[in-house]
Amino acid sequence: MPARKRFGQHWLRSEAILDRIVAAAELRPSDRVLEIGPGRGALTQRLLAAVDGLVAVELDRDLIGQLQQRFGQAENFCLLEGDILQLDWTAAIADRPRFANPSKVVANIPYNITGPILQSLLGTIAQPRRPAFERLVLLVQQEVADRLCATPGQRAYGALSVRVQYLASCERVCAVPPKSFSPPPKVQSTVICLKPRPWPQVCNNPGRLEKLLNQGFSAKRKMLRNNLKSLYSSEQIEAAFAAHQIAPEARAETLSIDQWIGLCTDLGDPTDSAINPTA
Ligand SMILES: C[S@@+](CC[C@H](N)C(=O)[O-])C[C@H]1O[C@@H](n2cnc3c(N)ncnc32)[C@H](O)[C@@H]1O
Repeated sequence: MPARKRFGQHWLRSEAILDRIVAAAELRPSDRVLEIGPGRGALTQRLLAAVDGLVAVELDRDLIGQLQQRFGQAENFCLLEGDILQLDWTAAIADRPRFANPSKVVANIPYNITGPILQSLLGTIAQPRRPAFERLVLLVQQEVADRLCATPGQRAYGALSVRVQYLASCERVCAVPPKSFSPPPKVQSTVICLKPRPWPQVCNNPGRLEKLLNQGFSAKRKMLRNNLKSLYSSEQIEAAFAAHQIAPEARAETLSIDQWIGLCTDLGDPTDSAINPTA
């Protein structure tokens, strides 16, 4: 059956890359793992050999029969048909203890829905996913990996870097050239390892931090203080910048997560009187 573009299907055929993905997951025999998009089962086969329970969610109905035929006899395999973004897969396995609450995600995901998948696996700053996964080993587009792993001031560093790095550490595992897939994608790829941060909250007001980030990154390449002017007075911004060693002309793309958290605490909630003191 030919690969379907609309499902982002690119079958991984490099044994070496499959080995790197599995090694990065540091699987233990007692692990329960979630795989998104098992496809024709190249990764699935390796995962099944290494863990106690594997839940695989596949959207393409035509692959379900093949996967069931190939792995259906394995007691540690649970295949769910559906869209990972729509299906309540936790509810679907809640009464199957062998599969419930997987602690790791290992997947070669469809690139066209990377953002929503990350959000569903990590949650948001205001609402992190709990319990958090122990680690996520994902094959993503290189450009996305660059953004997820970037540090302040690097070209790729932006709102996505801050949002994800607030929730998880992110490391590159290896580069994956197009020839490692069939059919080859048009882009370079990278295996990454995300480790969600177990601490409950470091920011005392995550909802406000979300708003601050939205506003701070609203106009790209502009000075941050200009982006924040609609929320805070110049005096408030100057004082908070000084307290966190942020240069007056700094852009949002140069602030560390700690500086964002510091700003969020110091600036407090925006008030009309702060923006327009005579009102
Ligand atoms: C890049 S392929 C990876 C296939 C296989 N894991 C491999 O490495 O060869 C992405 C897989 O995700 C499946 N898929 C696409 N959208 C999906 C969704 N919303 N939910 C679950 N699976 C999806 C595709 O059908 C395909 O099997």
